[in-house]
Amino acid sequence: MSALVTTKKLCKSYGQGESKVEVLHDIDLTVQEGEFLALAGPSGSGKSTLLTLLGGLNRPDSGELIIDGIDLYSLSGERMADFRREYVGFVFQQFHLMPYLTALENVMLPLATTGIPAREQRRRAQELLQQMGLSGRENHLPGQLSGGEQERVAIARALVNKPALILADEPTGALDSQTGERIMALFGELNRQGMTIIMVTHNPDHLGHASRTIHMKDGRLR
Ligand SMILES: Nc1ncnc2c1ncn2[C@@H]1O[C@H](COP(=O)(O)OP(=O)(O)OP(=O)(O)O)[C@@H](O)[C@H]1O
Repeated sequence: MSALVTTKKLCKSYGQGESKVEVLHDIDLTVQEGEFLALAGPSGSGKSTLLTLLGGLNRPDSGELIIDGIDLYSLSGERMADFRREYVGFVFQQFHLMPYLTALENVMLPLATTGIPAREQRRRAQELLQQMGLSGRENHLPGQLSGGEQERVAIARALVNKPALILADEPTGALDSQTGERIMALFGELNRQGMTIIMVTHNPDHLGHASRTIHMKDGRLR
């Protein structure tokens, strides 16, 4: 295994002057290719902030992030957006599906700017929806789907670009426990297929699906 993600002394604060809050302190983290890493820890410990930094959705005050040999924060905003599209799939607690697009159209969205022919985009999205157990739901709008189905559409959308890395922030937080467990089993399966996953979770029951758990407290890894 080789390192896919390496951070060196990542520091992040929000605000300025007296209202400045130091959120992350000197985060040194290495995630190997093929790992399924869970980030656990109390509310406010900096888990989501770290995840946004790892995905290049946010920039640190100082420190480095190397993904697949690329020094991410040395890139311009535009190159970083290209990098995100190519390397990272995000899954959030609130799904963030476009309400007026069908399940199929939502999954195809990340491919819109890739130059891949429309027919191939559609084929890939259909195949993923099928793998997620959503055959027959392609033309449903998000509002016509259950929470678990919406989450699976969001996961299919995150996977459609074949990213090297999946970043998931409380992916089961809005789901009932049975559906959440099914989504976790799905993540486990994706990981066994070789996907590297970093997941923030509050749920101790889900840590067993990960190959490693790191606990955060007060902006530090413990
Ligand atoms: N945009 C922001 N502006 C100011 N402070 C922020 C911002 N985002 C997060 N914070 C603060 O940073 C700290 C860490 O927040 P973060 O969301 O990373 O923690 P978390 O461990 O993911 O928490 P939770 O489990 O509750 O989601 C908190 O004190 C939060 O209030």
